[in-house]
Amino acid sequence: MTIHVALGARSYPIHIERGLLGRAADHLVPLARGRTMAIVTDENVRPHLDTLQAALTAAGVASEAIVLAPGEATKSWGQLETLTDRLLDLGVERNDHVVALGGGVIGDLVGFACAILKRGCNFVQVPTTLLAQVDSSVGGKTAINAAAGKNLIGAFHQPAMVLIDPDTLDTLPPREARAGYAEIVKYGLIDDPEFFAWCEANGAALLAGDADARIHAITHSVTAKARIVGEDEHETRGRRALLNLGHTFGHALEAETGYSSRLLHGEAVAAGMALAFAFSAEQGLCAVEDAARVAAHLRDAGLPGGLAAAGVDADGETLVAHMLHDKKMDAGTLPFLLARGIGQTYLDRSVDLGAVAAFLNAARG
Ligand SMILES: NC(=O)c1ccc[n+]([C@@H]2O[C@H](COP(=O)([O-])OP(=O)(O)OC[C@H]3O[C@@H](n4cnc5c(N)ncnc54)[C@H](O)[C@@H]3O)[C@@H](O)[C@H]2O)c1
Ligand SMILES: O=C(O)C(=O)C[C@@H](O)[C@H](O)[C@H](O)COP(=O)(O)O
Ligand SMILES: [Zn+2]
Repeated sequence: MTIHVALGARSYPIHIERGLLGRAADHLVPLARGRTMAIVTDENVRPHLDTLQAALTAAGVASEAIVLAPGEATKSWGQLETLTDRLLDLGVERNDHVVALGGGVIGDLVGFACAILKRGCNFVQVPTTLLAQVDSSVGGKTAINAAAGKNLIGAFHQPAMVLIDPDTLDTLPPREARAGYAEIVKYGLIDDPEFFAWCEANGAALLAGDADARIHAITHSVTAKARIVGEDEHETRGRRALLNLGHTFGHALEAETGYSSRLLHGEAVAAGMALAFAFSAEQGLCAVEDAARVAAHLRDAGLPGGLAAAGVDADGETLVAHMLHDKKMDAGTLPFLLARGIGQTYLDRSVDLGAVAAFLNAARG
């Protein structure tokens, strides 16, 4: 199955197919143009690197692997410098295609490196986590983290192609799969209540590795993301911001836990979405029952359904201070993703940050 991201000259295909990694050369040989391909990955992805390199070798394409340390800390200035130096050593040219093989950390870092290397070279996303297959490999948001906050240094730089092999998820640790699942649930909560109901009915099977459920969730998520990105590539029209549901809270939680493995991005987003719904309910915008249903489903999926479950014990004022670095800040105000119900997320420009801090203090329990 192939889904297209329609962005004029920057349009690209997303190929989704079981076993695709072993057949990736079918798509990559034309992009290699007889040159050595650089593949950037992390240590945990080595088995899939072997599969990809064997496929390229069999097709007569030479490749060089750059293997980085796993984890959120890799989205840093230091690793960006290491990576760009290695790519320059390899002689990567603007018309070459660098392959990002891994999760969202590799995709975001490699994408940003390619956005700035020689003022921009091509890259291909080959996502190997559930989160990257349903979200981060599509849409061209690339970034590293700064001391002040999450993804604050980055660029919009679209990949030339996305190759999704759901079978690579067979080696993914269950906790990482659950974290990716949070971004799947997000699409239902934004504007698709039927898909949220599908998640309630099929989430457990998906997380248990059911192949049909996986393909359905990946295809549905990527189709939704491709549509939204096609409508609002640079997040200037109020559409793409919807993909940020749960992220203003979530990024504050990640900052508070130091971008450590204590709280994964998807876990922070899960807690953030539960908080966005709970705050919406507290403000009388959405039914209390809807907020409870969201939190219950996240908890059933093994994700944090609130502040305490996320293991964060900061006061509301501290968390709001992190939020002031949010990239949605506009003339000193912070537009918030709130909800009128499940599948009815909207951007609210009138949220009082004092009320958010008070809500968070109460949510500490
Ligand atoms: N650009 C975007 O639109 C976007 C969207 C969502 C999230 N993100 C970013 O993505 C990052 C999170 O991505 P993630 O959840 O993929 O984390 P990740 O890249 O850290 O991967 C999670 C873990 O799984 C390991 N791994 C990857 N593939 C594996 C496999 N097939 N088998 C076994 N282990 C494997 C990795 O080594 C890592 O330890 C965050 O930095 C977040 O900000 C970006
Ligand atoms: O693609 C988008 O747009 C998103 O917001 C997807 C998010 O899941 C992702 O975490 C993104 O990196 C957050 O964007 P940011 O602009 O808040 O850093
Ligand atoms: Zn996210």
